[in-house]
Amino acid sequence: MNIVILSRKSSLYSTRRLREAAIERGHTVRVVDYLRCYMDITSHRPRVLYQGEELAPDAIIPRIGASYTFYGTAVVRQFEMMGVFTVNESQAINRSRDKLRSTQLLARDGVGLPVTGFAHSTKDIDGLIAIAGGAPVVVKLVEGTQGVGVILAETKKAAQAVIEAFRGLDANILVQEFIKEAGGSDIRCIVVGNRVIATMKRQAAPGEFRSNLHRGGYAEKIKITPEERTTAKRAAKTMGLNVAGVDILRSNHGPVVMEVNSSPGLEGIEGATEVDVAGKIIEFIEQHAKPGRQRDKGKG
Ligand SMILES: Nc1ncnc2c1ncn2[C@@H]1O[C@H](COP(=O)(O)OP(=O)(O)OP(=O)(O)O)[C@@H](O)[C@H]1O
Ligand SMILES: [Mg+2]
Ligand SMILES: [Mg+2]
Repeated sequence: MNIVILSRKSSLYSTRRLREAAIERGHTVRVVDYLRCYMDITSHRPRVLYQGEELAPDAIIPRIGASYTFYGTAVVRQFEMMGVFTVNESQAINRSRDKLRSTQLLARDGVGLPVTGFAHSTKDIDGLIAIAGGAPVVVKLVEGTQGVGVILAETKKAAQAVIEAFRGLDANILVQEFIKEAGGSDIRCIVVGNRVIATMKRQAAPGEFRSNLHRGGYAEKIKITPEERTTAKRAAKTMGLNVAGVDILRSNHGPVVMEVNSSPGLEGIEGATEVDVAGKIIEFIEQHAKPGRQRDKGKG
């Protein structure tokens, strides 16, 4: 099969591993910087061009960075218009980048979540804090990543001040129940298709409640419960993601989903679990892409 990996840099660990895994399985693979893709969008024959050349792969693997969601998903959507199989669809990627929208959809489908509130006006701060069960609460930027804009407010006063400051900057924030019993750890589940293929526990650095590896957390392999497995699969399905990194906290009201990532990093999880995650993603493509069907228009 002819596979294109949409990624800014071929030297990134995840990109490198996906490329290797595709080659190992006998595919033709190419890493393409999606910011350098341009498109013929109105013609009867939609096209994506890269350095003057038309791209017509059988499948794409989108690895769209959070800061380039708008353009990156436009490129993915264009491939969908051409009928090219994509590991994750543009709509699902967009959905996953918005914590508010994701939380609403997950709640509708009965996925366990930390109690979460959202408001526009600073006049409603007290009501908002009350929804989250009072201090301590976690205040979160709707579009944050790598733990930036995730703040633990220990007291009501601190929560009020943080919320006011963010709203003063016109930032959209969620206010969430603090899952103290998680003890600064969370569980990353990698879902591919309808299966959880790898799971790791991430523990925050001492004195830190955010378990992100970028913030000095460490990872180890972990076994999850059947309930956690069901939660991870359901979350990925609700988001419409074929490949997802589902982050779960162990709360005293059961597993709760923190967020669902559409381009989960492979380095931490492959290192901690020794599972060939990249290989599983390529296998998924082999099972689901239909080569030579480029002219059927996708759902987009
Ligand atoms: N309500 C909460 N209770 C306890 N811990 C929390 C809560 N919300 C977030 N955390 C901790 O903070 C970390 C970062 O939060 P979150 O994943 O929501 O932010 P992010 O910036 O989107 O991170 P990512 O880089 O994973 O996308 C979580 O992995 C978790 O360890
Ligand atoms: Mg995130
Ligand atoms: Mg996270």
